[in-house]
Amino acid sequence: MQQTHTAAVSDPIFEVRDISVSFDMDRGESRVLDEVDMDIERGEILGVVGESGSGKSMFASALLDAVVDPGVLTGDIRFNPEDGPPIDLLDRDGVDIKDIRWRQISMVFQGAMSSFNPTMSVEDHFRETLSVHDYDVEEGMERARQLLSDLYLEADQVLGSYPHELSGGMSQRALIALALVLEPEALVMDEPTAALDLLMQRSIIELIREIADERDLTIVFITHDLPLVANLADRLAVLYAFEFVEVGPADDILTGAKHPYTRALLNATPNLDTPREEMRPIEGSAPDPVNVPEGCSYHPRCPLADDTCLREDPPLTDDADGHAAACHHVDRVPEEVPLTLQEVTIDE
Ligand SMILES: Nc1ncnc2c1ncn2[C@@H]1O[C@H](COP(=O)(O)OP(=O)(O)OP(=O)(O)O)[C@@H](O)[C@H]1O
Repeated sequence: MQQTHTAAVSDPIFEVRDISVSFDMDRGESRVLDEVDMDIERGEILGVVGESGSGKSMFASALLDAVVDPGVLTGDIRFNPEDGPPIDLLDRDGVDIKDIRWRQISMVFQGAMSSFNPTMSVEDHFRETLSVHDYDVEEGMERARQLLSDLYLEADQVLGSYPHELSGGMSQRALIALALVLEPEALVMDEPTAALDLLMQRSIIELIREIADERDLTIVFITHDLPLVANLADRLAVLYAFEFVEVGPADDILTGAKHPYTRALLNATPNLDTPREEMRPIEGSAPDPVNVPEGCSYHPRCPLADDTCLREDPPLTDDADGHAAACHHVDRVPEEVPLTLQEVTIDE
């Protein structure tokens, strides 16, 4: 199990403990999230980053107990609402997760088009969501208009449209408004801007920041695009091979990453304003979930790997500032894996 790192979290809205997701494959058990712990602070934006196939979507789905069949999710996730008692999200006998989704924890996926029903107007989506959850529909529609205009959309025009009549950026913003119309406390966003051009991505990121600040919303923002999330997140959590290998305040990670993998990710990014197209790939390949290397799973790609790394899985060890890294050689990393990033721009 990973070590719990709580120094940066004083009021956790999520307490994730020992969660795993596995698929039973012909080739063997495929464990695509491996005994993961994570505390998420109320009101923070947590950026979860990692390469394709590292388990990011599995972590997002786990937070809503929405891992698709035949994946098996185990462990504990405690959700602490602002008012009311804690909820054990994975207690399938005691908790109706459908009641919690949308109302308390909402989600936005990549590609709004597949989330909207093409035969319904945008307004119908809002009305249906409100009425299915027993909300006052007219009051909710007022909130919908406000949310749409906060997202710089012309509310009446968007509500009167069918999804295919909206551009990609408009429909993605409409989906964010829909995810927020029941006033959830937490929003899980899985690559919410991936299909959009860079300019639209940036503008949506700024809107997400504004909305989060205004509404005291907790956001878990999942992406493979480190530059995109760098200026948005309060904390970053880096996934490698189905485990978190580094977690900490975003500024600390961007300027002083402790894990060789995070440093490789940063070095693949010439500067944090560089479009994704210009990012260089990291050498080596991501592990196959059926054959994750023994010891530290990053050792086949790591310049510091030695016998200990081949044998022992390093714990995620916290410092006093809540910056944790899972590496046997944290002390040697700054010198031996230098950061080549030209310029780190951190918005205040
Ligand atoms: N239905 C499934 N059956 C078996 N394995 C699966 C299934 N769905 C996903 N996986 C595997 O789970 C692992 C983690 O997938 P996940 O979608 O969480 O990765 P990700 O980091 O979100 O990647 P991406 O950025 O490409 O979406 C991958 O190795 C993937 O092949």
